[in-house]
Amino acid sequence: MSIDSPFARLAVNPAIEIERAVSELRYGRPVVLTEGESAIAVSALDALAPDTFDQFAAVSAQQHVLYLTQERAARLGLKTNGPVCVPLTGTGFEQASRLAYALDADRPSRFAKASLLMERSAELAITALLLPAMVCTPIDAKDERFSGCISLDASVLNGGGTARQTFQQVARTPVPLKDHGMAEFVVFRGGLAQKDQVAIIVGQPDFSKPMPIRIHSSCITGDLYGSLKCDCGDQLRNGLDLLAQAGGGILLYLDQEGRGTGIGAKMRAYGFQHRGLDTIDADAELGLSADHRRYEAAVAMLGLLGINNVVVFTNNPTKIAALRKGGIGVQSRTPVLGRVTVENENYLRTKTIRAGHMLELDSLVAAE
Ligand SMILES: Nc1nc2c(ncn2[C@@H]2O[C@H](COP(=O)(O)OP(=O)(O)OP(=O)(O)O)[C@@H](O)[C@H]2O)c(=O)[nH]1
Ligand SMILES: [Zn+2]
Repeated sequence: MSIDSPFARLAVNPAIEIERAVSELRYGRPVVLTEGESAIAVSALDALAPDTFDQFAAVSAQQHVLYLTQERAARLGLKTNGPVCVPLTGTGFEQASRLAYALDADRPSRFAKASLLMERSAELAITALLLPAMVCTPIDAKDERFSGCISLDASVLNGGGTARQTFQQVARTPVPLKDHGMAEFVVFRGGLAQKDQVAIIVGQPDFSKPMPIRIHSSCITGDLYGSLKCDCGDQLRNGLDLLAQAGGGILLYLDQEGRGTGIGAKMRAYGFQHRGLDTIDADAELGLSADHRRYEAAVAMLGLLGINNVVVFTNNPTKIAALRKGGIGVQSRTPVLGRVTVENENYLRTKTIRAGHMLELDSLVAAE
């Protein structure tokens, strides 16, 4: 007897399909990506171990390749203006991993332009907080070798756009803060592969006026443990102070550790920074761009709080552009400064020179 379950239709929701694929990748299982007649089976190297890597190689009959982003290809010295794929025939797990992430890896002698499907699979890995080095093999649509693996039409990934903007409020509760009196914590759920995120309302802001806001990306090392490698902890506390001084405002604390790459990637990048690379080059060694953050959550949270005009506390022009793109009016900007230390000076300099943040670093250093 067939049962007409109301849950059956959930399977056609792109967000659920993407979240399932993200989960499969994180657990080291291949995902099949299709587009028209083309299909690839793909695993994220970051989530594989020697045995699962060898299994993929055997099932692919050694016809597998390693997808590398343009950033990684450039660090390897490959002359290309896009992502590449390198044949993996006969290559072991350790060697493939060196090619994907090691600081002093040899330049591969053979490579080709990567396909669009491979590029899409790397987007999926970033959503999964995995490094975008993908083990891929072309397959036939009727190929049984990867049966049992999740299959995703690449067009479903476009459907993720709506999910990234879809949030709901799940709680709104007063919390007394040591330095700022009674605040309100408003929790939002939604997006793609995101933890629940929090807006913190400090003071008694006037909702009829442009709202003072700070958008803060989570930084476990700086916010919680006082790491001297960045200015995040100081900015978090100074940001709350500034909002309180403005008569009240809202801090959006976003699930964007490591500029959207996750704590694992961030700590791997720190390893490279200890060997002399700046933040952007360290991320590029891992195949990452300078910034993977997205701001749909911030726009949606503001919308749900009934806010469409803001005064924003930031030095980061991308945050302002993202708010405006999302239909939020930005009336003005106020800088938020942290302490300049011996340990974070290079981090701040890179932000200013290479990422275009609006910091007058030399005057800050002189003032210390
Ligand atoms: N990948 C990477 N991320 C880092 C590093 N240091 C800090 N971060 C992350 O950078 C982000 C900093 O975010 P924010 O405090 O919002 O700062 P911002 O983008 O500089 O903008 P404003 O502070 O608003 O001017 C957080 O996600 C940190 O986890 C690093 O060395 N590598
Ligand atoms: Zn930080």
